[in-house]
Amino acid sequence: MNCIPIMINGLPGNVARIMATSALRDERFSFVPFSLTGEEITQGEVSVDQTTVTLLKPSEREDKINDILGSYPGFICIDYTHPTAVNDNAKFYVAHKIPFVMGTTGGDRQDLERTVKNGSVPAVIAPNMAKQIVGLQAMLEYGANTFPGLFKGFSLQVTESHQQGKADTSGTAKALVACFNQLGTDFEISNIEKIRDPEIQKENLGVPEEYISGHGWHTYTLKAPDGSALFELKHNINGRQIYVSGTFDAVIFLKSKIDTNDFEQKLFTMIDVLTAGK
Ligand SMILES: NC(=O)C1=CN([C@@H]2O[C@H](COP(=O)(O)OP(=O)(O)OC[C@H]3O[C@@H](n4cnc5c(N)ncnc54)[C@H](OP(=O)(O)O)[C@@H]3O)[C@@H](O)[C@H]2O)C=CC1
Ligand SMILES: O=C(O)C1=N[C@H](C(=O)O)C[C@H](O)C1
Repeated sequence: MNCIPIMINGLPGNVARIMATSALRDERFSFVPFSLTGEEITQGEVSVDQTTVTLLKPSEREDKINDILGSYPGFICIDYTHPTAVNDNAKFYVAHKIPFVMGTTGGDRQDLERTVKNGSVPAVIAPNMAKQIVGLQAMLEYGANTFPGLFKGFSLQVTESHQQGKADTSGTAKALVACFNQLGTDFEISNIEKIRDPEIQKENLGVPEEYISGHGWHTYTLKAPDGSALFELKHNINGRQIYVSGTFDAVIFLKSKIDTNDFEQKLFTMIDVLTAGK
């Protein structure tokens, strides 16, 4: 099999670094040594293992991208950048006909979907690439579509704990709340309780010390109006390695769409990727 060239955007950020380290060790991919970064980043390069990666700020990328496309034809982008970058980055990919996997959360998600649908290249967009969480999401979506209103009258409480630097409310929590609301709860996204205080994370939740700087612990609690029933869904992820395998599956999924010239549908989720691979 020919290696798939991938460009991982968001270095020197945390998730992009794990993706880059894993990609460099994965024979299915060849690594494009450039990464879109933030305007404020002062360094011009970063090292990932032994590989030097040139960082491209938003103000520099337009001048460089055609040369990169010439040197690494057919590459696919993986985006783990910043919620404020989501929409501009997606427009950049579409304008340059670069298929992409958007793991970054936040931004204007409707605008993001519109950008892909109006473009000519496929993209996988998902707030969570951990396949087990995607499976859980698919089960909830099935429940919501099959038994709408099942939890009507129940109250919902949602807490999500992440590393202190996380800029936005969890995109995963927002996606799951949409399912719970279809199941009958009446819950506003603004009521998601964000926990970012390391002391509370350690003392109250029990997040292990070594994962305070990288974790995603979510709890969804449904209570019957008379207090007679309680349901709880919990997914606690330590570290970030779990997101790699799903992200790489999404790249392979896109590559198969490209190879078969199957561009009828352009916008895909991780549920589509999981379903295709089952
Ligand atoms: N879908 C999924 O499964 C998962 C999604 N995520 C999401 O991925 C995103 C990144 O998370 P994480 O790595 O922890 O965040 P970090 O803050 O560690 O990294 C983000 C990086 O992106 C850079 N950046 C800022 N603006 C731009 C831009 N315009 N173009 C390119 N890069 C830019 C940042 O630079 P600077 O520091 O200067 O701002 C930083 O280096 C978040 O939205 C997070 O929610 C995380 C885990 C799993
Ligand atoms: O920022 C993170 O770390 C994560 N972000 C995603 C989200 O917003 O849901 C996925 C996961 O929770 C980790």
